[in-house]
Amino acid sequence: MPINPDVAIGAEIGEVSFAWTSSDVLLYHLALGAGPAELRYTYERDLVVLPTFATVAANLRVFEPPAVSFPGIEIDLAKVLHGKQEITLHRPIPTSGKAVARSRVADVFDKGKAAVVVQEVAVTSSAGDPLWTARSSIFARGEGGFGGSRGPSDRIGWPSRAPDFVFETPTLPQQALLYRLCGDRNPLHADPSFARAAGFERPILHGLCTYGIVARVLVNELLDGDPARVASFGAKFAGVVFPGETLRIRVWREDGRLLVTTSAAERDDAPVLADTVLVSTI
Ligand SMILES: CCCCCCC[C@@H](O)CC(=O)SCCNC(=O)CCNC(=O)[C@H](O)C(C)(C)COP(=O)(O)OP(=O)(O)OC[C@H]1O[C@@H](n2cnc3c(N)ncnc32)[C@H](O)[C@@H]1OP(=O)(O)O
Repeated sequence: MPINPDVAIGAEIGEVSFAWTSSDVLLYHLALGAGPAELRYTYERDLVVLPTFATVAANLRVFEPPAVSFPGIEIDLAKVLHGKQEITLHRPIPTSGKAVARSRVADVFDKGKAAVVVQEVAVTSSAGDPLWTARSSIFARGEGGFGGSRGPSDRIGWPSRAPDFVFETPTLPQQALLYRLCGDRNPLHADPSFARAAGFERPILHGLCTYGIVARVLVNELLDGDPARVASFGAKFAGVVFPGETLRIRVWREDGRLLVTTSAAERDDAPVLADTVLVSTI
């Protein structure tokens, strides 16, 4: 059986020690499209680190496609899409460092036509200080029906008024080819025949690249360019992005939070990120 919830739920995935340098941070920011107007992301003097670096830091030296293989879970990579991502920052991410990530399978949901696998990771510095925690869901098409719980069907209440801000930001045709150098070598983002076999007309952008680009725009436009103000950032991947498309980002300020939706401007505003919430410290 590809998914055995009794074995999978709560299973420890293990501990990984990792390190990063300012070159990794610069590469990550370039892979999110940062350029000469954002030297605090792209030049080592006064370098700051976007909080979404948390989603790549442990995988920077990974050169193989990811395997969806955990205790009680074996899933073909071609069936997998990133479903949701959330990070909580316990302190600003330093420009270089060493850390330890401890991961577990937090939950597995049976959506009938699909399975949703929720992973949690807690990252501490080598000195033992908490750096960040993250929660990610993968959506595995065709892997439901194993008899597990359907799980929550939560949706965040959204303001009905027009957005307070709308930003547009381009992605590059080579965005996914650049972003994969940050550690996610899933062929879905590079290989046209793999993408077609997975049901897409061409390679799609990494969900975490879109997520990072949106965080970059929000920090630049609404948090005075200060990534240290991000306390948490979560989003649901609602639809694919094809590299080269323009992201349209709509933002509502609500109860001290930024509520955000993102769509693909050239495809009739097709939703790409939903339920996106950024909580800032001030
Ligand atoms: C360990 C190694 C891991 C490797 C990971 C690999 C990482 C990367 O390389 C892979 C990627 O980056 S893929 C790119 C980013 N992701 C995407 O583009 C996905 C975009 N989303 C979609 O296509 C659809 O929303 C789709 C297909 C996700 C869902 O659409 P539908 O099939 O139409 O679903 P729907 O009928 O609306 O809902 C069915 C039930 O599923 C829940 N759900 C929906 N979207 C979800 C999502 N994004 N995440 C989690 N759960 C989701 C719904 O709530 C519903 O459940 P219920 O009926 O109980 O409410």
